[in-house]
Amino acid sequence: MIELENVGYSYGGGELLSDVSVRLSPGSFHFLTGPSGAGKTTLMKLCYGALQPTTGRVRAFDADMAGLDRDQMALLRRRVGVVHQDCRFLDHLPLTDNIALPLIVSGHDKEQQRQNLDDLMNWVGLSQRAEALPPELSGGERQRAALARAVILSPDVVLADEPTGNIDWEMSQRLLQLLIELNKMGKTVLVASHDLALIRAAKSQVQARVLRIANRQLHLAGADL
Ligand SMILES: Nc1ncnc2c1ncn2[C@@H]1O[C@H](COP(=O)(O)OP(=O)(O)OP(=O)(O)O)[C@@H](O)[C@H]1O
Repeated sequence: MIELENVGYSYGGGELLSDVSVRLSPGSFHFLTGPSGAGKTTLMKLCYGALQPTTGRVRAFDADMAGLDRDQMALLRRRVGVVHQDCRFLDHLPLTDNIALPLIVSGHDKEQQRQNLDDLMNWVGLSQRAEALPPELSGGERQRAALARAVILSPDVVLADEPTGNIDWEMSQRLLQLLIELNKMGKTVLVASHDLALIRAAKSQVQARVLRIANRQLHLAGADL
């Protein structure tokens, strides 16, 4: 589904990723871990075409991303839902409008928008918060809203960057359950996380592979995690 082949990524500060190869096959669940600054966000950006590799190639849905034109890239982006580390809401718009933005931008009609939105708000447990402004939300509510926005176009792949970064254990568990549910629906899921306790909790519930970035390279973590 998404495949990195011998990918390297360098910027002015030097080489961040070197010879990274990984395949996120359809329906798989992966965690991505590693120290702060190791390149987890960068690797995710390479997966959805926000960054281009310096060497190697990234394939998504059987196409080499380097060969995609703007329209093809826009289509690809719809198939990959991203939960950004900082959530990125428009603070002056109610939550429901923030979550609906991808639907509006992609031209879904009003009735379809309303139905999808109601279902999704219910699924993430935010129906009562539809009219709240983003700054009024708790950390856990923000993360669930960001997840709802990421999946509103029914993507095949969900990439979540530290989705439980600033929330307590109970709320992290709730978010994890949503990610597991998405995976059980057949979606490919990649979650970047520092939280080893969360990863261990997940591994008892879902078949997940744990990838670790260390010294610019990607390693498959063993059972000792
Ligand atoms: N194009 C770029 N220009 C400048 N710096 C970059 C660029 N790409 C990555 N970096 C730097 O590389 C490092 C890795 O960033 P990245 O956000 O991918 O790490 P991370 O593992 O997600 O970190 P964290 O766990 O703290 O979120 C950071 O220090 C970042 O500033």
